[in-house]
Amino acid sequence: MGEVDPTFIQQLEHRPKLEVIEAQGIPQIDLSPLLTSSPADVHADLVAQVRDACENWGFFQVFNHGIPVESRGKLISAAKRFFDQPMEEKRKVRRDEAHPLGYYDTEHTKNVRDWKEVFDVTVDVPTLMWASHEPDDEQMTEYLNQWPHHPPELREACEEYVKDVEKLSYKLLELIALSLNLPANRFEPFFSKGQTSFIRLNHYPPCPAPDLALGVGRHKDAIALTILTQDDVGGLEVKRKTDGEWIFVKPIPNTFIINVGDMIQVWSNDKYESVEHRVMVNSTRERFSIPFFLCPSYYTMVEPLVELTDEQNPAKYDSYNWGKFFATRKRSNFKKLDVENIQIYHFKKSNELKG
Ligand SMILES: O=C(O)CCC(=O)C(=O)O
Ligand SMILES: [Fe+2]
Repeated sequence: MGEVDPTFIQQLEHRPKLEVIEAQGIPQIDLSPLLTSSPADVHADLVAQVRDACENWGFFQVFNHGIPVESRGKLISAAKRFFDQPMEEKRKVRRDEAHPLGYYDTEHTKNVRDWKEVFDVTVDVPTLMWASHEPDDEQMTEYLNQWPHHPPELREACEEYVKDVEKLSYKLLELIALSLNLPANRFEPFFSKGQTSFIRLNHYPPCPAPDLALGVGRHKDAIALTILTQDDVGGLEVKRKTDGEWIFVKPIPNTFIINVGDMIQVWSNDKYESVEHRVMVNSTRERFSIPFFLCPSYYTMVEPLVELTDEQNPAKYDSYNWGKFFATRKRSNFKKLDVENIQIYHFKKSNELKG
């Protein structure tokens, strides 16, 4: 494979740099106090570390998180066996409008194709969602997972991993609530009656033109919180808030990478920002990563929390419905609309600077 299809080629200003800047600064947080007590009882120091990381980076890494290393290892091996199969096998569980979960290899980020293939798995089965993006259409649909015959262990590996990571995600959400001076359980009602969280198995094959293409183009995660595990290859870059420089996130064994998503940005009324990131590819080694996207129930109205707004700091966003937002995103994936995807800044109040 020498030539790269033009649909993968990034515009000049978005191409990866050749020199890599390593992220000395992305905070590393020790979660061991959580192993013995709940977030509400933990030391203020842990909450302060989370606050600093959310304010300054929007990203942090956690260790001593309590998730057995085997659970991730098993899932990455199963993912490798799945993606190693011929395309005709993978296409049997291909995602389409009727089955929005499963295998997919033509995702576009900002209208440029990503050098990756993915397999999406929903957490709650079935997951309740709006059937359409139309604001007045109240029809519902149920998302179910599509499991391949091969490898047979993929389903169990996913289910086991999800159970562990889901627990971790709620603990982190409690810490984030405390760091905003809110009660630990402040976000719970958005998730307790039918979350729409999902995991994605990402496979980035070696790319003959890593200077022109990206595994995932620059983007922010639209969800509440992302808990990411990656193998030892590396490729994730985070846009540093202080100077806009792309910073390489060096893989550290047995840690998770956490990032604040767009919904936390809105709930916190911009106190915490969802930060842009992207994925570089390379010409020799394939890479695997697995994000867990924590998402609330489909009917959740997302808006700045009243406790975090007042006359001096009025709400910066109009409220939006999470399920309709999600359905609009899905629609633009399937229809490959040649316009920008729906974004939270479309809901910025008109007296706020957009963008
Ligand atoms: O592969 C990675 O490191 C990150 C992937 C990512 O940002 C995403 O899937 O949203
Ligand atoms: Fe992402």
